[in-house]
Amino acid sequence: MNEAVKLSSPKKVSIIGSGNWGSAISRIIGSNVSRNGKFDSTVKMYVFEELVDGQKLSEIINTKHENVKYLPGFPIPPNVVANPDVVDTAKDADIIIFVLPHKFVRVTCQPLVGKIKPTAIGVSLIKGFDITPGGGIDLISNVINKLLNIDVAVLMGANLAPEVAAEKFCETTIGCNDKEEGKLLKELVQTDYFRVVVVDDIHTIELCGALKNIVACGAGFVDGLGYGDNTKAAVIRLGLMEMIKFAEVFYPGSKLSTFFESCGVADLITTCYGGRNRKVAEAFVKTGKKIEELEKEILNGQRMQGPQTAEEVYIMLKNKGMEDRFPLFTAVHQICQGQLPPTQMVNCIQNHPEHM
Ligand SMILES: NC(=O)c1ccc[n+]([C@@H]2O[C@H](COP(=O)([O-])OP(=O)(O)OC[C@H]3O[C@@H](n4cnc5c(N)ncnc54)[C@H](O)[C@@H]3O)[C@@H](O)[C@H]2O)c1
Ligand SMILES: O=P(O)(O)OC[C@H](O)CO
Repeated sequence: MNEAVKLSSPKKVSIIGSGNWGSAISRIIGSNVSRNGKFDSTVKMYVFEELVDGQKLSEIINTKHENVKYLPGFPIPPNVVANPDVVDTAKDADIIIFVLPHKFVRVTCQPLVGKIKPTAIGVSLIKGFDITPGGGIDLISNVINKLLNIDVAVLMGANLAPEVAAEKFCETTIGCNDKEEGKLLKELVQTDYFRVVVVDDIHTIELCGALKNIVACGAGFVDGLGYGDNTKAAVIRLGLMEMIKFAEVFYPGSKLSTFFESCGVADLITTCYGGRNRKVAEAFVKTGKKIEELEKEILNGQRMQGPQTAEEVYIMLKNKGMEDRFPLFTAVHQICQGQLPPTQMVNCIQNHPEHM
């Protein structure tokens, strides 16, 4: 077992990231640590500093106890303390929760190299991939593990942040290889409205979390084209088949059963109906504007992960000459880039290899 779990002093928890999901999970963690003696009652939360109406966001969070930009309307417990210094936030932590848009992982983690407890446990809530120098992809938990030399668990599920913040019932999946650490992490985040299942298939959980964002863009495209729920269900099913095939081909040993946890089919469905990726992709078709422009107009600083993830997957598939085996992932990338018209989404699903 990791030394951090063996020690009996209360575990210090830090959160790296304070966007829509970071702020929502801080409500749960802040509330749980104040009622559980296994955890230190103060939670430090790293805030990428910016001015909101002329005031520093970290100061607003520490005085109003609300992230007025990324999760307005929901109080953040006062024992969650915003900090714009990432090293100061993480240096004493026993459990470090990483929750950032995936493009900011390296730049945010780099200053932490050699500055955190070697016994710390990381938990990644981040959905996406990293591009390797050879044109392959790596999982974000591996990137954090290699950079910071700590064990990294994951937490992914059907967890639209605004619904979690509103305490509407949902489930989530924690991936952790150590049973005791898994139990501790479950105690840290489980509530009566946020129910946790712990499994030991970290990589599959993470694959599900990343790949479903590509499928959600496809769902948004067919919504934007005016197709119905049956069409979207086909996109979801064919997307799921590609997700499973992707795990089989590139991550042998992945368990099919993991796709039936909250991180799998459930997250795919909720994102394809209620997520930001779907919403922006629908607007992309209806307005003809660029994705980046719409992301700024619609999401007010929040980020969608689907187009970037589609590009990461496409680069890897192209390098391996395997685009044809994943036509839905490939079409989503090409549509996002303006290389194919959105109407091609329908041709893609009509001619999908699943029907041949
Ligand atoms: N929002 C959700 O419903 C949800 C649910 C589950 C998982 N996730 C995943 O959690 C991760 C984080 O998503 P989120 O919704 O918390 O973020 P978000 O989409 O709200 O992104 C905004 C965050 O990015 C930060 N940021 C902007 N520029 C930065 C920079 N240069 N360096 C560092 N940070 C910068 C902002 O300060 C803000 O905290 C993503 O991988 C996402 O897929 C999100
Ligand atoms: O709003 P999206 O599309 O980024 O999806 C959010 C979450 O990943 C849902 O679990």
